Amino acid sequence: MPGIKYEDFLDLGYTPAESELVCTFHVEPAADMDMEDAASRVASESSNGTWAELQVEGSITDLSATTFSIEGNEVKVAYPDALFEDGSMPQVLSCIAGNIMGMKAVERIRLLDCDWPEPLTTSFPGPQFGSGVRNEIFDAGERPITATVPKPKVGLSTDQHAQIGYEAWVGGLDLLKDDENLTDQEFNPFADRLTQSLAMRDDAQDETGEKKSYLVNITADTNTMLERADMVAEQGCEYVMVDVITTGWGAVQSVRERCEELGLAIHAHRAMHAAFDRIPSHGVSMRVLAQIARICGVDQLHTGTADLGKLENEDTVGINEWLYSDLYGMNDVLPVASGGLHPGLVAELIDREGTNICIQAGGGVHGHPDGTRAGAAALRQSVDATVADIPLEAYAEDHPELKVALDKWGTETPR
Ligand SMILES: O=C(O)[C@H](O)COP(=O)(O)O
Ligand SMILES: [Mg+2]
Repeated sequence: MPGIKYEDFLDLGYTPAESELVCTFHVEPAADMDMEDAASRVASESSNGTWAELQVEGSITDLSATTFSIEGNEVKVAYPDALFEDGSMPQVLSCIAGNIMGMKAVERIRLLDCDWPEPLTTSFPGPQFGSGVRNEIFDAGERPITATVPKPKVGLSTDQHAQIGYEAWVGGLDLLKDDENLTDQEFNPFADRLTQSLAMRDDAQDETGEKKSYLVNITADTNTMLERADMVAEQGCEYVMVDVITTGWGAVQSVRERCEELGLAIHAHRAMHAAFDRIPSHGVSMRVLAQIARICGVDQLHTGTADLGKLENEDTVGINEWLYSDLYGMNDVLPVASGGLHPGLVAELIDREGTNICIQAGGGVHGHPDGTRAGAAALRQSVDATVADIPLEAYAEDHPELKVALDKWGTETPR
């Protein structure tokens, strides 16, 4: 009997069913291959085909993906729901971003976008709080929430780190954030940092009358992360932070499950995303990584600074819009703008991204000439001014911390 071959995965007259996952790829075929061949191999290798014509008894085509559109280098592939294990992001990615990324049939391939169908999407929990953190955890009203990461990113002792947190909270910021590579090193052990920072947090809350919280980085192997999440909840913190790309999505899913029991929100740092998304013609777009993060259930996610900060960013505004969009009733995600921000950039940032965000600055707070407390005050003042529709320069006239920050950094993008 005839076997299943890669050409069977191409049908340009096909209309995907509503239950199918539709993926859009940028495909550059190998030099010796035409586009239709390459595009059908993408559908084949990412579902249930391989390079050889298979001589297998019975039909397995009900699990096959179909390339149904080719426009220039843009290829659309539909995947049947039965191909996927419900609630397993690693399995989904082993299909749609697996072997095909290294297949010799393509010179370059990038997963650009996904159209997530209801059955697969709702087999995941999604965020527990999403952008609701702004008013469920804090009382931020219409303003963005604010955060700072102590710098240097590693090397501060526990005492120094907690003291910087205190200065930042009292200066006016909502959140202290660990840096992505600070976890449980000898110079600043996790358990001590958690306890001391929360003690400082309590003092800062008493002094300011405002709610404060701490994004403590629990990143590690999965079991250790779960133990750390338990400690965080026991000690009365509201959040855990996870480096979601370096830990992997299976681990994120386990943390999400535990955080449901513990009532903790998840702050997702995206360190290493650029290994997937920086080369525009290859890899997995940040847009898709953000979709995965929402579906797996993080509450806050770094999505860039709409080109205002120090890091290369891909379509922050479009990604944020997707994170807020309707998705079968699933909660949204609060976008975090971070990487090279300072008070002088806040008005333009809010103009580009809106107020339903978290604004995070490290160097732009601790590099303030008068220190962390003044830097925190300046960042908060820049937010308050912008939300009240007052130009930063005008607000700075009677807010000296903001004035000093504007004199130092102006409205320049750093490098
Ligand atoms: O983890 C982050 O988001 C960065 O460390 C931000 O640091 P920066 O504000 O100093 O660029
Ligand atoms: Mg960092």
